[in-house]
Amino acid sequence: MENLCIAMAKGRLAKEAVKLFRKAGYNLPENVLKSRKLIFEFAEENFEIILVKPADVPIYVEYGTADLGIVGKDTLLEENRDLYEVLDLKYGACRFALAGLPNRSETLLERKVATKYPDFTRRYFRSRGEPVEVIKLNGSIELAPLTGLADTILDIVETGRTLKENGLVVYENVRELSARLVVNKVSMKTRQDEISKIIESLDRVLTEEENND
Ligand SMILES: Nc1ncnc2c1ncn2[C@@H]1O[C@H](COP(=O)(O)OP(=O)(O)OP(=O)(O)O)[C@@H](O)[C@H]1O
Ligand SMILES: O=P(O)(O)OC[C@H]1O[C@H](OP(=O)(O)OP(=O)(O)O)[C@H](O)[C@@H]1O
Repeated sequence: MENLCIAMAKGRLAKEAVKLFRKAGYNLPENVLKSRKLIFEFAEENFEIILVKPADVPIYVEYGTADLGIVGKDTLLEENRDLYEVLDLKYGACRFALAGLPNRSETLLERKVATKYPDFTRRYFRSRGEPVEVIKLNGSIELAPLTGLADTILDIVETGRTLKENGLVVYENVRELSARLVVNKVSMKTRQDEISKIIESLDRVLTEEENND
């Protein structure tokens, strides 16, 4: 049978993902992430891992090119794709927050909100019935209130260090985030046994870790 394909977000979340699979008994070499290769086959386990940009993970999984994916909840909320989210992997913990300069103006008729997550931001403010103009940026979001591009940002906060070092404050915590395991809807039916085996083995590691805390 064809290998099961797992799309892993490159970057910040990848190291923990590899660690998790190793703990779950899958024989991934520790140095997987040191090479420039993008596809890794694990013949014994009958699966392969592809390394993709975080925002592309939900796309590969929705189309079924990848059967499973590992990606941050922030990316899932922004991409809003048709797939199953089956496990909270707990690592990559951070949050979405609204932030800006101290002394937030309450009298603005329409806020300008800069973010890397424009779709989520629009939905968030729409659900609150607040009119905002959303400005999509690709990084260094904290610059927006400092330069006057926007009055508010919706961004990831982990330690709070970036906000602090730029003189910004949290206006509001929006929601908690962490890495998730996602599954293609068709694969969940057609390759249920193999996928359940992976979910169960990862879940076992997570439960063990929780019990050790
Ligand atoms: N402090 C943090 N800042 C940003 N992302 C974090 C942080 N802590 C955990 N994460 C998680 O890591 C993911 C981002 O990983 P990474 O920084 O490698 O990608 P990226 O730089 O956003 O993507 P791209 O390479 O496409 O720009 C986020 O989607 C989030 O789930
Ligand atoms: O609360 P902290 O621990 O400081 O982490 C949060 C910061 O990290 C991320 O930026 P990233 O490093 O991904 O850089 P970017 O500006 O290129 O998105 C995020 O966008 C915040 O700026």
